[in-house]
Amino acid sequence: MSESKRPVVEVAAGILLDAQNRYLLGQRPEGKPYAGYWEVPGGKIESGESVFAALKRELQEELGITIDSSEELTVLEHDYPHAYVRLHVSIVRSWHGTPMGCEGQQLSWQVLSDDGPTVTPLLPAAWPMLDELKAFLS
Ligand SMILES: Nc1nc2c([nH]c(=O)n2[C@H]2C[C@H](O)[C@@H](COP(=O)(O)OP(=O)(O)OP(=O)(O)O)O2)c(=O)[nH]1
Repeated sequence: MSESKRPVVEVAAGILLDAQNRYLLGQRPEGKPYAGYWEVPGGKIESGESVFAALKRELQEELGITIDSSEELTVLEHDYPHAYVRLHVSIVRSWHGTPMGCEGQQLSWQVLSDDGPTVTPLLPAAWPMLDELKAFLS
């Protein structure tokens, strides 16, 4: 299949921000592409699902929290060997429950810094999200 005809995998990712503007990263569990890499929580949008509905479902499944609202931050595309992904990135500032690694994944709250997160490696497409977040908060 030529590059231009690769199917696009639509993904909803949510940057949880706490009262100190720290953001949450999760580590991808075994069995997924890029297992062990850190990412912004989220996952694939199902057919017919809105970005918000997908984000709400994924954050419930992965973190055990319920979100009521989100703000769109940006849309980014990334061409991986395993898939061409389009990431719909939202900011989430309020939720019910305490985020937990419901799929056995580690979580880490991070202070936004020019040096990047203290946990590594980060998924390649998560870097531009953090740049957008910096610009959004500055
Ligand atoms: N959640 C998330 N996904 C990201 C980020 N950056 C990035 O390139 N991706 C890519 C990796 C994957 O190809 C895709 C997300 O798919 P996923 O495998 O996590 O989705 P899912 O939980 O629905 O997976 P599954 O049910 O098929 O196992 O987006 C990120 O920061 N967060």
